[in-house]
Amino acid sequence: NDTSMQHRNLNHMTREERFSEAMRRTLYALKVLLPREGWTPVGPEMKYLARAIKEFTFIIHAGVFIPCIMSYGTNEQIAKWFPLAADFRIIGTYAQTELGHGSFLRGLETIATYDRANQEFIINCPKITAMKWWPGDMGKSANHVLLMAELVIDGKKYGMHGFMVQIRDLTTHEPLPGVTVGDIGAKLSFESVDNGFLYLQNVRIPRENLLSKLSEVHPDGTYIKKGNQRLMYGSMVRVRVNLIAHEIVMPLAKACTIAVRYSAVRRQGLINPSKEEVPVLDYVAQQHKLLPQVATVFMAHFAAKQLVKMHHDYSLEVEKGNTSQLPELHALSAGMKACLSEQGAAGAEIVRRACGGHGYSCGSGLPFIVNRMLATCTYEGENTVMQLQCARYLIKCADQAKKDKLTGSVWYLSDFSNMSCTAQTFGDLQEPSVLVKLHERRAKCAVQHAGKKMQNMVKNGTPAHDAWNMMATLLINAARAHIMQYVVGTSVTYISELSCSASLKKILTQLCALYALHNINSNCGDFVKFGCLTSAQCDLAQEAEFNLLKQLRPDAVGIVDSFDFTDDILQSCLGAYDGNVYERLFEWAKQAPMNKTEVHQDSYQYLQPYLHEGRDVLEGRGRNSKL
Ligand SMILES: CCCCCCCC/C=C\CCCCCCCCC/C=C/C(=O)SCCNC(=O)CCNC(=O)[C@H](O)C(C)(C)COP(=O)(O)OP(=O)(O)OC[C@H]1O[C@@H](n2cnc3c(N)ncnc32)[C@H](O)[C@@H]1OP(=O)(O)O
Ligand SMILES: Cc1cc2nc3c(=O)[nH]c(=O)nc-3n(C[C@H](O)[C@H](O)[C@H](O)COP(=O)(O)OP(=O)(O)OC[C@H]3O[C@@H](n4cnc5c(N)ncnc54)[C@H](O)[C@@H]3O)c2cc1C
Repeated sequence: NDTSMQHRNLNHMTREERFSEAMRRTLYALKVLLPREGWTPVGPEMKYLARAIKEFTFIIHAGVFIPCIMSYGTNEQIAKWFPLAADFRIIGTYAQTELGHGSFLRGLETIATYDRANQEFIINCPKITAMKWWPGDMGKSANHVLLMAELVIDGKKYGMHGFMVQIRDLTTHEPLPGVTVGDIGAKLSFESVDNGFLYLQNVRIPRENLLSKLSEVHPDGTYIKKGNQRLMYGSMVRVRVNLIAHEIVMPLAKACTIAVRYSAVRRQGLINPSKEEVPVLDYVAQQHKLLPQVATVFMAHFAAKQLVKMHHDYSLEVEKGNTSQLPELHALSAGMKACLSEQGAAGAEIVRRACGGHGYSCGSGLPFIVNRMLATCTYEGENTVMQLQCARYLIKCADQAKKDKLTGSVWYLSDFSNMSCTAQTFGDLQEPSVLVKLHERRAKCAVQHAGKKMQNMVKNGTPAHDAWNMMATLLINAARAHIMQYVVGTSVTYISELSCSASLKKILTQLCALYALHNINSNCGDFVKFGCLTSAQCDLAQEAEFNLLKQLRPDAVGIVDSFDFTDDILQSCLGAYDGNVYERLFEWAKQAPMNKTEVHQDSYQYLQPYLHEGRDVLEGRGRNSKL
């Protein structure tokens, strides 16, 4: 109810207005609301903030920079920088990606050279490709960066390390000497975020600014390694785990809410020629577009909860010095982020397109969501690179499964029981246990297939790295299959253990089966190729999916209402709770800056002469136009 928090009409703002508005709202939320009596950073208020986040800024500060201080800093460094960052007295970002490198971290070119005489690091971007490029909040907001740079001591390189670097004056906010910083310009989305560039030339920082939880440099330049160096990649694992809920599940849920509500209101065409126009949601084709995406919201949510729990348990183990779960967590988080962002971004576009012309209007709220979700396929690990990281782990596990009984998310790779499917009816294929088994078998076969192909190539004299490169598409498919079996398996388990009403459990079970069957029907080539299903059973799988669409149709609006988004959060003329689509669209359009005058003077100056000439022609005066 606080009007300071209510979204302005963002679509009618310039990029700079949106940047300023996001800054205003974010700081108001954090500096006024959160400290306010009764506002707690958990429960309904945090739930609201997480949903209102779409036009917040400082997300990298809060979601990456601060957690990195905790992950990479010593206790003294945490004690120094955490309070400043938590209270927004310093604003930071995570500066890793460069103009020339993002995925291949060993190729990063920014250098931090230790100056023993002064006990300082000298930071340099030796060439234009070394310039930091993309970090969020860096262009105009941040006054510090957590800079990821190659540590060099006496000419020897020690790999990527994290350094705290101040880039702007804390009073004037001007860039410090040696710092060239700015915004990288207009992007496909994230209009309110100042993703920036940062060119550092001979910037000096104290030795104490090397975040030293995992390694340190003594005053005399001695380098000490203190832990598993792969923990240096830990912040990326954490963000991949966290962003699934915030940047994939939440936006897809919003898009589905808008599209399903609109489809229940929009009447277009006839099914029975003797009846009246139908809501487009009555078309099975429309249900086939929308309802599997609604199911994806729930399944991704359940799987993400399991991954967050796994990351939490792993973090407790790391504190005890046990990093044994890191390889599996890295593979799973990389694979989940890649596969669910791929599915989510595609799903948001499917439901946008299902809203016809009004889905192309910014007044629907859908283009904003689609464009924002597209970024999830690139940031925090480009999807192809992440899927190959996941596949690398799966191939290793498949080799190990030949001699050991595996556990965890790859246990099925050492399951050699008979996994043939005996389904005779479409009802059999709606059974959760059958769907789980089918996904496990498909994943196991996909991993083994990719591995076998590479082994054969190597046996025939192809270098292993070339075999890997040539089979990359099969490896990516194996990663997708692994994640799909993980999502289906964890969701079935989660729903079975959920204490809720029978009617709710029935709906969730139907949604889970719909998600699994839609995945089978979208990838039936694999399921037949690997002998998981016969061609006849594939027909049953399609029948099973259509049957679920019919069963879920009556509850479609109720299901998306359960996501509980306010109209202010949705920012959609099509998805507002009252369903007054046309009145809202008209009011929204009238507010467009283009309509602040009846005649648009700027363009009229070009049009006017022709308008007069046209009148002359009509009245027989002026030159004979060929028109
Ligand atoms: C203010 C508002 C208030 C509201 C509150 C807000 C709070 C919000 C909270 C959370 C929200 C979160 C959502 C955030 C919004 C999104 C913002 C977007 C921000 C985007 C940031 C970025 O993009 S940061 C940059 C990301 N960049 C990358 O991910 C780079 C990807 N590349 C790599 O990771 C590496 O280059 C790669 C792994 C590909 C290769 O590395 P390399 O060293 O070459 O290793 P390789 O030889 O392949 O493998 C060696 C070995 O290492 C293992 N390994 C690799 N990576 C990891 C890892 N991460 N962890 C563990 N182990 C790893 C790998 O498996 C190999 O192991 P072996 O097989 O040899 O055993
Ligand atoms: C909205 C947004 C916000 C961002 N925020 C931040 C931030 O806050 N901090 C930060 O440090 N970075 C940030 N980034 C940068 C982001 O992390 C990188 O864009 C990402 O890691 C991809 O790297 P790249 O852009 O260099 O693409 P590249 O790695 O150059 O990839 C280009 C293409 O090559 C392919 N490719 C690359 N390597 C391989 C391989 N080994 N095998 C097969 N194909 C390959 C990729 O699949 C891709 O198709 C952000 C990016 C975006 C879009």
